[in-house]
Amino acid sequence: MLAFRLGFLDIGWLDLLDIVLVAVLIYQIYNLVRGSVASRVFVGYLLVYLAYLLVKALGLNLMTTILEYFISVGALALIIIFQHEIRRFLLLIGKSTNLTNSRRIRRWLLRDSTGVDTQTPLKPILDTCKALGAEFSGGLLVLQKNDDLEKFAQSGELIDADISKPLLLAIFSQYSPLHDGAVIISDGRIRAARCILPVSEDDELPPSLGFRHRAALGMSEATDAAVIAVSEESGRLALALNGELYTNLSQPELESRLERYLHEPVR
Ligand SMILES: Nc1ncnc2c1ncn2[C@@H]1O[C@H](COP(=O)(O)OP(=O)(O)OP(=O)(O)O)[C@@H](O)[C@H]1O
Repeated sequence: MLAFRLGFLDIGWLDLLDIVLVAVLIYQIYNLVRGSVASRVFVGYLLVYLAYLLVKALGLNLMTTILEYFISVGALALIIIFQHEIRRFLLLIGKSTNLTNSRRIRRWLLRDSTGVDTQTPLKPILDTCKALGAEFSGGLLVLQKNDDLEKFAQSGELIDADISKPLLLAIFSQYSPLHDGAVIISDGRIRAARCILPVSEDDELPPSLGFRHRAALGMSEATDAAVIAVSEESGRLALALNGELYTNLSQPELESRLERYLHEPVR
């Protein structure tokens, strides 16, 4: 069906839909690679593709063949160059469409009538962060939301204990053999300590933030867990949610962000 005519071009509704979808796709890819070295490669590849379309339209056969060859080899190269971005993109899709996650259903069943998850007591966790920050002890705490964290818990020492401030402080004490790595909290219990988290590759992270913060961000990119990092260097609190790192948080800010995030209705 014809939508309108642009000079010699007949443009149908399906063409318009096609253009909108391609624009959305390019915008999403741009968002994903923005700020990274890959963004320059992406723009370069796009320019070569535009040049290819131009020489093809002009009927320059030799140039078209060369650029065609370049683009087909380039597609393979792009997969290699963009492997982290592709992984992030697929994780994002996987995270938002994980309908088979049985924990999501369990969570839904455990919710009270107000829709609030009553499982994880935040007070001892927040008190622990405050105490750790005050004494410049590092801390990394992963609070499960819906995604299964068992794989990450298995990378450390399994504990399965009630959440309490003394126990969390004992774990993160510099004399404790469990203080390195992250504590994972799930189903209202301390599930494991000394856990290894995936590290974010984000180039935009300030260089002052080291691996503790990268691990917090990486975990929030890979899962929907809320991750608190307490800096050993500055005593400051940071929170990673859905691939975003919020730094220099005050205690009330941390509390309200956590409350809002963990207790928001399951979609
Ligand atoms: N992948 C990881 N998984 C879990 N914990 C990690 C990981 N990487 C680093 N850590 C923790 O972070 C600590 C090192 O922190 P580092 O000093 O590099 O980070 P930072 O972000 O600068 O934090 P700080 O402000 O506390 O110094 C390690 O001792 C370890 O406990």
